[in-house]
Amino acid sequence: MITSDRQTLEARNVHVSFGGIHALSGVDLVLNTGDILGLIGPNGAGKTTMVNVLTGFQASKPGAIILNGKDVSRLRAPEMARAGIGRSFQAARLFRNLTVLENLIIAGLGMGLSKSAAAAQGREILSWMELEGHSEQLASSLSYSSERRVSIARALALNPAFVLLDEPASGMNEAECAALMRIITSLPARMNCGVLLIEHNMQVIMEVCDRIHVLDGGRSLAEGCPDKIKSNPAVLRAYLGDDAPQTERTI
Ligand SMILES: Nc1ncnc2c1ncn2[C@@H]1O[C@H](COP(=O)(O)OP(=O)(O)OP(=O)(O)O)[C@@H](O)[C@H]1O
Repeated sequence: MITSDRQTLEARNVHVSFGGIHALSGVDLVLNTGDILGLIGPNGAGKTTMVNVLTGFQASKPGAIILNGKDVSRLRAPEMARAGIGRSFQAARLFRNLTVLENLIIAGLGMGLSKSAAAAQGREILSWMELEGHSEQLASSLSYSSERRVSIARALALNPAFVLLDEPASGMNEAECAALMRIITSLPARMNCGVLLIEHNMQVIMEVCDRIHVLDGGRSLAEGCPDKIKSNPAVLRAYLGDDAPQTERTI
C-alpha cells in the first residue's frame, strides 16, 4: 500500500570488515521517502557493501539500521524486503521462463495481493517503466536494457518505501541510460518512495539526485546537494587525486 507519510531509513555507525579490509568504517547515512540520494565514491569505496547492509544481506558490527525509528538490524534480506526496503541487483534475477508480467505478479502475490490485484499492480508498474509492450514477453527473450528495467519493475512490485539501485544503468548506452534516469526521477512522486542510487556517471548523478553521499575508503567523505558536492575539495581529491586544482574546479 502506498502511503503519503514520510518515512526514514537510517544507517548508523556502520562497520563492515572482510578479513583485514575495512569496507565500511563508522558510516552514517539517512534516506527519506520523496528523495533521491546518490551514493558515490571511487572503486572499492564501500557503496555496494552499504546497499548490502541496508537490505539485510550483510551485517554491520557494530552499527545499526533504523527504519522509521525502529532497529531492524537483525532482519534478514527477505524480511527487509517485506519491511519495505527493496533493491535491484547488478545482474537481473528474473524467472526467465515466465513472462515479464508473471514475474511482477509473483512479487505482488508474495506481498499478499490477490492474483487480480497483483496483475493490475504489475501492469501499472510496467507502464511507469515504459515496458507495457513487453508484458507478455518471456523474460529470457528480453534485450539487456529491458531485462534491467524489468528487474527494477519487479523490485517495485514489492511496494517498497525505499528502493536501492546499484548501478541500474550499467552497460546501457547513453539514450537508454537517459530514459532510465527519467523514469527513476519520477519514482519518488509516483510511489512516495525514497531512492538510493549508485551510479558512476557523475553527470547523471548530479542531474538526478537531491542529495549525494560520498564514500572513500569505507568512510563518509561528504554529503550535500549536487552543487556543494561537485565543488567540494575533498571529493575532488578523491576522484582526481592530488592534481585536483584547489579552486574553481568541479567534477
Ligand atoms: N565479499 C567480500 N569479501 C572480501 N572483500 C570484499 C567483499 N565485498 C567487498 N569487499 C571489499 O570491500 C571493499 C568495498 O567493496 P564494495 O564492493 O562495497 O565497493 P564499491 O564502492 O561498491 O566498489 P565498485 O565501485 O568497484 O563497485 C573493497 O575493498 C572490496 O574489495
